[in-house]
Amino acid sequence: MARIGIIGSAGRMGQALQAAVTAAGHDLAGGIDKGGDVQALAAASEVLVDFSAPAALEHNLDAAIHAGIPVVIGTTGLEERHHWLVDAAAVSIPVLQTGNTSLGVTLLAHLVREAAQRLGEDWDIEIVETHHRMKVDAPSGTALLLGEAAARGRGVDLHEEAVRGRDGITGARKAGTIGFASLRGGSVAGDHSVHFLADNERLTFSHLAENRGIFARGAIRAAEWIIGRKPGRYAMGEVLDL
Ligand SMILES: NC(=O)C1=CN([C@@H]2O[C@H](COP(=O)(O)OP(=O)(O)OC[C@H]3O[C@@H](n4cnc5c(N)ncnc54)[C@H](OP(=O)(O)O)[C@@H]3O)[C@@H](O)[C@H]2O)C=CC1
Ligand SMILES: O=C(O)C1=N[C@H](C(=O)O)C[C@H](O)C1
Repeated sequence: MARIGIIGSAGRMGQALQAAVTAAGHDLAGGIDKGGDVQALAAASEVLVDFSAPAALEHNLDAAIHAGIPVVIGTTGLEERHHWLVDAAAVSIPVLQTGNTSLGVTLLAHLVREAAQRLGEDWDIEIVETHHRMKVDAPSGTALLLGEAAARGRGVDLHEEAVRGRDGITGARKAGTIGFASLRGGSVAGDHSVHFLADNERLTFSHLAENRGIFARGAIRAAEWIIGRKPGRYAMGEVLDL
């Protein structure tokens, strides 16, 4: 049994997490939202799970470092500077950051990396994601994670190859790029498709999330796994032994 503190506890994911913590037989150390005392929450917790907002990341990491406890970060919309903060925190404490905590997407990322490695550059890669109307960031953290997997498979840098949306006279598709498209509407929990498109054939990998329970259960698994680890930056693949 672990004492789990939730950052963003009243949000959509925070509520799903509270249910998952109880269902898994863990103790809810507490939960905070904007304006809450993250230092006090960290002091009462064995592990923090953060599904809040990028603006909260630095304080949350500082609180975890101060308390000497691990943290699982599921917040998306992170920029390069946030990833530097995660890297810096991981020198002192165990940190797991991921755009998607579900088993299905974690496996999908492995399959996409493998496919990108085996299929040559004459297979264009396009990633399409659909989310509920309240989502504030695009492309989704998962789409970027899948793009990163594809880029790694190809041995290229995603920052150099990503095309994040198209509009107007864009010109023909540039070879080797990885495209992203985002749809927003309704109550969709999170759909992702990675399309590999060649001349006369197409291969598509898709993951459809039917509710937030899958993310919450994955985050609890990550929280259980990270307690007692040495400082470092970890990913979901390690939790699921993939
Ligand atoms: N990695 C994964 O598997 C998944 C990641 N996510 C990501 O998790 C995040 C949250 O998603 P969702 O629950 O739908 O969003 P919500 O907007 O429903 O919830 C966000 C919560 O975070 C709180 N919050 C905002 N700023 C702070 C702060 N500075 N300190 C503490 N709490 C804060 C909000 O409080 P208040 O209302 O008071 O502002 C709110 O309760 C998003 O980035 C989303 O993309 C979502 C699902 C799965
Ligand atoms: O905001 C969401 O809802 C989700 N966010 C994550 C993302 O950005 O990929 C994970 C999931 O798709 C739901």
